[in-house]
Amino acid sequence: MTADIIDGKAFAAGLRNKVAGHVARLVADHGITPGLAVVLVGDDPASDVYVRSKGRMTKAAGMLSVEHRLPADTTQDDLLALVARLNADRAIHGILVQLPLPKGIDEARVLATILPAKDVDGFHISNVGLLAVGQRAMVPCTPLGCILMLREHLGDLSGLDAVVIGRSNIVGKPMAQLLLGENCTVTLAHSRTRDLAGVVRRADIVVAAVGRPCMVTADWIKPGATVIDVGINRTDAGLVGDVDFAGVAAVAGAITPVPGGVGPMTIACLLANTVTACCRANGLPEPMGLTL
Ligand SMILES: NC(=O)C1=CN([C@@H]2O[C@H](COP(=O)(O)OP(=O)(O)OC[C@H]3O[C@@H](n4cnc5c(N)ncnc54)[C@H](OP(=O)(O)O)[C@@H]3O)[C@@H](O)[C@H]2O)C=CC1
Ligand SMILES: Nc1nc(=O)c2c([nH]1)NC[C@@H]1CN(c3ccc(C(=O)N[C@@H](CCC(=O)O)C(=O)O)cc3)C=[N+]21
Repeated sequence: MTADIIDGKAFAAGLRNKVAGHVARLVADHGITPGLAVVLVGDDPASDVYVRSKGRMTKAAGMLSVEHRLPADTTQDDLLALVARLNADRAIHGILVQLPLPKGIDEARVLATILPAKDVDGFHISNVGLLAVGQRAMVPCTPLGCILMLREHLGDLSGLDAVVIGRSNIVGKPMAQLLLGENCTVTLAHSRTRDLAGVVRRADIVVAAVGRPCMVTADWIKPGATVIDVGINRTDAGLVGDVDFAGVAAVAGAITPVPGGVGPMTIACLLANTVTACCRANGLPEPMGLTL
């Protein structure tokens, strides 16, 4: 069997196109331009790449893109003051503070300071809590992108066995919540999971979000399973995911590539969340229907 390749890049381009259409209508009918502010502290080269590409795509969708680049030695108070200014800025509908933050800055404190209504990452505890009780407000972009691809590929996910590897607040945990919301039977695996290979072998859906190159191999995969590779690992062989793509593609029913899978969907969902936040802020109907 050779797996279908789930083309996240193409899917994301379609989503950004829809976003651009909604933005054009907001501008034409209401004179409102959705605005996204991205804050990057320090000069991590990988973060720099994401922030640039977010800015480029935000502008390409017709939205306002504002970048704040702060030096690595920025104090927590200065960062909190910037977030407070963005909270109060009526031209800004979405705020993203790029993670990880330099040591010495309390990440939880910063995330808690972003207004939940502008929290397009979905990391504020009120958005996390709403997701947990099934009242989805702002849904984290990476898991949202994964769900959209899964629905597109599989249709109804009800009753499927899903295994998520990795339990971070930004990917694994919200991914598990969303899969549960889709009526999957969800297992959340992590570094202390016993017999990870055996657990993964039961899954109809595997989501790998670990950060270990090519960890998931073909012998872990039930034939025909759908495999979503969230991992982004820079190696001598280039950018690779957490899944051994060539091996797993011979067994799985469908698989997302790296690059060109989850990554582009994450950015497209960020733009969609910003449009949603903008519509809510202005009492307008939500065109995207993408916060699930
Ligand atoms: N494509 C995209 O848009 C995005 C990609 N990423 C990528 O996804 C990956 C994960 O990111 P993130 O969630 O932030 O990572 P974290 O480092 O925060 O979390 C990694 C998780 O993997 C688990 N883990 C580590 N080693 C093992 C192991 N040997 N077996 C099983 N589980 C293990 C950890 O378990 P424990 O909790 O027990 O320590 C932890 O829960 C990274 O490669 C990152 O670059 C991240 C965000 C967006
Ligand atoms: N507050 C916050 N929100 C985030 O959403 C967030 C973050 N911090 N910190 C870092 C991670 C990582 N992340 C990615 C986004 C896009 C690609 C992406 O577009 N990847 C391309 C390749 C890009 C390349 O070549 O490096 C692809 O997979 O095809 C990857 C990773 C968002 N994150």
